[in-house]
Amino acid sequence: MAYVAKIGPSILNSDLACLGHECTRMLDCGADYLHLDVMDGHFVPNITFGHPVVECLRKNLGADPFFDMHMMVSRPEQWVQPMAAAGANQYTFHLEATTNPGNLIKQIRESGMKVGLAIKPGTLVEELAPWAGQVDMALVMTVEPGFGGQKFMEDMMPKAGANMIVSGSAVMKSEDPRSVIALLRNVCAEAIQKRCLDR
Ligand SMILES: O=C(CO)[C@H](O)[C@H](O)COP(=O)(O)O
Repeated sequence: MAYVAKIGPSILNSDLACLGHECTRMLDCGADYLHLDVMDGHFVPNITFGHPVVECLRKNLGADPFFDMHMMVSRPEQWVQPMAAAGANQYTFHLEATTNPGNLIKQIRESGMKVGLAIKPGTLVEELAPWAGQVDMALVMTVEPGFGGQKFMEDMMPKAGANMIVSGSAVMKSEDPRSVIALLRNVCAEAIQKRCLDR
């Protein structure tokens, strides 16, 4: 049995003036997917980019790379169709940002994207449970959403095991991103294996 962890670099702390190049650099260094942070200045005190940039990235990078859109926005319902049309593969919204997660999950599925469900550090992991059977990925945040390069909140570790890892600055700012990605993948795969064998 293979124990696999996927690594998705966050582009937040990359050179955003060269975003296409930065994404290609990560994929060439072994990234399994790209974690694209969308911020609207309301849900978080920061602004990044929206679906027009995603459309350009899709044209630039081709059909293959998997785009996971981390939607740190206050009205996630609003951007489902535009993100699907722009070429996003997965739409990860925040549980805290909607009053009707079930409806939003349905909307995302109907648009043809996979569904990700994120929680902020202050949200109990138990709140994910009712939706666990309906989503493709749960994102347990280990920093407050809004900025890259923050200190990792170790007290989030008991919340979940993980088989998809988002890392931004550590990968992007490394002189050897390939080794960092490989290290993250190996450490996580070993931890998953140990956890499975301990059960
Ligand atoms: O969601 C995010 C911030 O809201 C980032 O994607 C996440 O923090 C990863 O970046 P870094 O490793 O630089 O902290």
